[in-house]
Amino acid sequence: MNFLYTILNNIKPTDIFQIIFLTIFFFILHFYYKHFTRPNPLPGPIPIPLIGSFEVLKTNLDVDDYLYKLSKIYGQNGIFELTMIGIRQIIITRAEYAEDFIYPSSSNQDKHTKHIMKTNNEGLLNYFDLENKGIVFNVDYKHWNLIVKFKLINNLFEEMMNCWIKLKKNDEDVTIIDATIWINRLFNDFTSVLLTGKRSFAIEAHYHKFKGNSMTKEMSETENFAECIVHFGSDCQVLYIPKILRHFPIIKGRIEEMKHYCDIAYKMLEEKIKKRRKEIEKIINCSNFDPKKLESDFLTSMIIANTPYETCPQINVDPSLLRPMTDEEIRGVLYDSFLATDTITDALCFIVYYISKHPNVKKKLFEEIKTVFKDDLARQITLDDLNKLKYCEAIIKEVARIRPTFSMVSRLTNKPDEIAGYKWPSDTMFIMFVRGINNNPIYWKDSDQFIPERFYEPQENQHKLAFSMFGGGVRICPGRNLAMIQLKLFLALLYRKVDVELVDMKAPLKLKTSAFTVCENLDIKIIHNQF
Ligand code: HEM
Repeated sequence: MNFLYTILNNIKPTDIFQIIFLTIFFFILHFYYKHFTRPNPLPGPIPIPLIGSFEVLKTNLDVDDYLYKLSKIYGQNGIFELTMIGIRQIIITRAEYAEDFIYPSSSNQDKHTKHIMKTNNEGLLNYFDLENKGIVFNVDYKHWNLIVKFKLINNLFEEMMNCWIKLKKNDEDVTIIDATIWINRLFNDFTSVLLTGKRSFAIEAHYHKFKGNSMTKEMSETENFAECIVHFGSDCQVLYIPKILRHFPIIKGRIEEMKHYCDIAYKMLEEKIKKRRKEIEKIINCSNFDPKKLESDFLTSMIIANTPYETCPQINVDPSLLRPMTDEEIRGVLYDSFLATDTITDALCFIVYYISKHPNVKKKLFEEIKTVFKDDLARQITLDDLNKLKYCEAIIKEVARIRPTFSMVSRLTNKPDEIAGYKWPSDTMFIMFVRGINNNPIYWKDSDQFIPERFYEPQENQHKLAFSMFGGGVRICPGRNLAMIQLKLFLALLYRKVDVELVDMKAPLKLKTSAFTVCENLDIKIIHNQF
């Protein structure tokens, strides 16, 4: 202690700069020593200490475009590396290599837990209270498992089939709209019914805001909530910024703004959960309690799960997971599901854009719609109709191939493994770069051409990850069936009623990639009474 005291006493103010300089010097030296002695050096840009690459700090950076550019320079062999936000990431652009970490190996006895987590928690996940609450950002295997076992999508799918007829149709004559906002509000409303059994009235709220009408408190809250979700989706790479950078002026503002939006959205969801708990308690405490009186929506199912009132108890579940979910966990799942409205919106904007740019494709789509709905273009759409819309499905897949909304599917190795022919330690971050694989001429003829018909052809010899819209393995998107139905349903509803044109045919898509690629704005012209 005395020794330390003497040193500290002898330090002059001018020495402080030298100490700081030396600390930084040794930090940088250590960083590059580790970099140049890393296992399996791969091609890729030389990283900058702490952040990896200045590019990722740019607010207007499209990470997807950046990766696509890098994959052309460094990814010829299907694998390269990039240090992003301080973490070395191995970027995979070959389906065969992605398979090594996306799918569990059949011979591996730990096959269910192999590389199951998507990221570590070295960023700000706990600051945003996301590390073990919902599904998407969950970094805790047991929590993630508890929530996923909930058969999220099966329930949502069932409920959606009863609810989609409630979709509101726009009956104005000719309208110019920003598709990103209106589609988002439509699916916010829709998702709200699926999840809570009650509409959010997001379409109505936005309509009043758009017209400058006075809004009720509920409307303002709904619109505010939808905006919070959109903001989160468009800037969620903030979650992965290393903790140490949190107080840097350019970054701090972004983090605080994001936290503010999150807090508003969390508060609204928590209020809904508390209200529903009270409603359920009232029904249960009723002298002639009948379980059928409990709503069958997803929120109620989550609240009564693993309680004596659960109607479909889980089977084959680790007993330690058989406990009721907390409000925060339920809020996490609701939040994830509302976030998915952004993905649906972006995917639909890309689809509408590509259809508008390819009149021959639009013509074929109209023909298919006419064949399926014959002369009754106003009747309710059935699941059978959706199954017949094969060309519509091919368009959706071709757009997802050429311009995926989810380009980066990550996995963090939880033990040493051999991937792409290299031996890797645990805690290595792998990214399946979906756009690179989907557009790779090795797998797709005329890979840069928009040809929906290619999805008619049998793809028996095609690698299963040569096209991946929804990821793969155990963490594959649980909303994929619902998403496909929602996309087809929307396209059928839209194109059987109206024609759609881009306001500016020459303008490229306005994109921004955070964790997924967001369409920032898409002005379209709705032309009514086409048929
Ligand atoms: C066009 C629409 C959609 C696309 C393109 C999409 C795509 C994806 C992708 C690529 C992943 C990552 C999978 C992986 O890591 O292997 C994912 C995860 C996820 N998706 Fe979707 N998704 C869509 C719609 C939905 C919907 C409608 C829901 C639910 C309501 C949903 C809920 C989720 C959840 C909860 C996860 C996280 C799963 C986990 O981490 O375990 N998604 N999605």
